[in-house]
Amino acid sequence: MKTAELIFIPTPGIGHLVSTLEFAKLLIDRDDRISITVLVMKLPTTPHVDACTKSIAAASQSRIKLIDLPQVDPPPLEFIRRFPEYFITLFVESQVSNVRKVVSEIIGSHDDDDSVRVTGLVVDFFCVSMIDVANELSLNSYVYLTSNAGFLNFMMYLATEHMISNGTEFESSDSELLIPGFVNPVPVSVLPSCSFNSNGYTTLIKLARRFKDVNGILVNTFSGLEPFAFNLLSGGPNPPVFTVGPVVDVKGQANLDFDEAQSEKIMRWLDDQPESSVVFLCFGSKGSFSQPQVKEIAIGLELSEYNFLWCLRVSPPDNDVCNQSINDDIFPEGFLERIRGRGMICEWAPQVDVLAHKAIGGFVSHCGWNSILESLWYGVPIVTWPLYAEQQLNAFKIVKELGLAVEMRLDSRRDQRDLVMANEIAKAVRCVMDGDSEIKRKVKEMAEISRKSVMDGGSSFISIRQFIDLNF
Ligand SMILES: O=c1ccn([C@@H]2O[C@H](COP(=O)(O)OP(=O)(O)O[C@H]3O[C@H](CO)[C@@H](O)[C@H](O)[C@H]3O)[C@@H](O)[C@H]2O)c(=O)[nH]1
Repeated sequence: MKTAELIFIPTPGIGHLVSTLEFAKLLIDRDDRISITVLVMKLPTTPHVDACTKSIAAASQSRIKLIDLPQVDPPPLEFIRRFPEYFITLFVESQVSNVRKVVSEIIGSHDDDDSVRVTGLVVDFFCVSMIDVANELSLNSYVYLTSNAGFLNFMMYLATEHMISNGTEFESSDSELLIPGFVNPVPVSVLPSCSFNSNGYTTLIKLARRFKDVNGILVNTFSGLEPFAFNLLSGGPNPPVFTVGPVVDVKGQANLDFDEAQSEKIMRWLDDQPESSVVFLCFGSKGSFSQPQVKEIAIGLELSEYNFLWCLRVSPPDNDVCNQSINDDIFPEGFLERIRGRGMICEWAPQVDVLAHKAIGGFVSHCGWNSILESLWYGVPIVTWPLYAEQQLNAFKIVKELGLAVEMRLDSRRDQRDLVMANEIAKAVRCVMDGDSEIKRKVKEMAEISRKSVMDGGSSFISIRQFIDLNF
């Protein structure tokens, strides 16, 4: 049997890693002629990479192999907070020569065996500098985009319009842009946060312009969710776009090494709550709030009168882990007493299992794309509270373009003094939890469409087959 080997290069952050590995797993499950080698990059700030990659490889019956790339000195760590996209692309670029060496060795290892052919590199969108390695070694290259088609539309827009006009970074203004692939004019205020500083903006342009150099773009979305955005991307001068989602780790195979006892406690607590009675608040792998904001959330939750599960990180963590303990004095006086029995606060929750639980009625989310897909999969409506990266654009998409979420915030204001006040939070929570609504109905409908997309004959199922066929 002729087999094809794909080499995956994920970015080490949780929001990218879990999705990319889950996609790798999905490919080998779909076709036993495919094997995958994952080149693993590690940063001091991403301690969960090992647990995550090893758990996925273990579940693959050795059809997913892992190769650790040599450790390199990371760029100055102070860039992480101020210019995360710049930091990560510098780090990835410093790994290009290692990747060239490792990929050449993998190809060489099959010299005496023509049943196996290395067919291509599948790189995270922060890793597009690795496309050069694919070209040098006559391999195909593909981008795996952990975000959505709307974000891809924005990147394509940047690569053309802004390259042509030799644009500089956006001003945070009230103006709007006509971005192909969006039904509505897009307020500048919802563009990815890095669009507003020159380091971040230059990084985005640099990434965006490489998208046209690949043989295909695999996007973790489904055409039923973003038909308008997707139609615009298919055909034309762009590389072929494959919608392959939702890629969601519903079986929880990516072990992230978090506290299992805590997870069990959360799930037991949810078991005791009435159906659709709990609002879940969770802000991805890095979302955190200032102490004054924590107080406003606490008061807002009390005012809403709903039960809640609140995943809370207080000061910005220096890395992907949320290992600070929460001190009681960050909450309003007597808060913990008053909410006993009706609220639970934790630092990390098994989000997919939580969203799947019948007790959950709504989700206050930072709008990371994985969180949105997970929430839609289980038909849980979202309240939008974007914080950084492209989350604002995602929030705009699900509120304004798709009518699938309750708007609390669409843009993220990084000024610590600009708080979301308790009454706004209480109002949004009531809105997502109270009775039946058009949004709830649409979200349930989208849950079905999302599941059908990956079932035999569904749009993403077909698209994945088309991608696999390119390798034979
Ligand atoms: O307490 C927690 C917090 C997070 N998660 C999981 O961690 C992942 C988080 O992914 P996501 O919701 O996409 O958020 P980020 O970690 O913030 O993801 C980054 O990557 C995403 C995909 O590119 C982008 O959309 C985001 O803006 C970017 O911040 C999800 O699978 C969650 O289920 C948990 O299980 N428990």
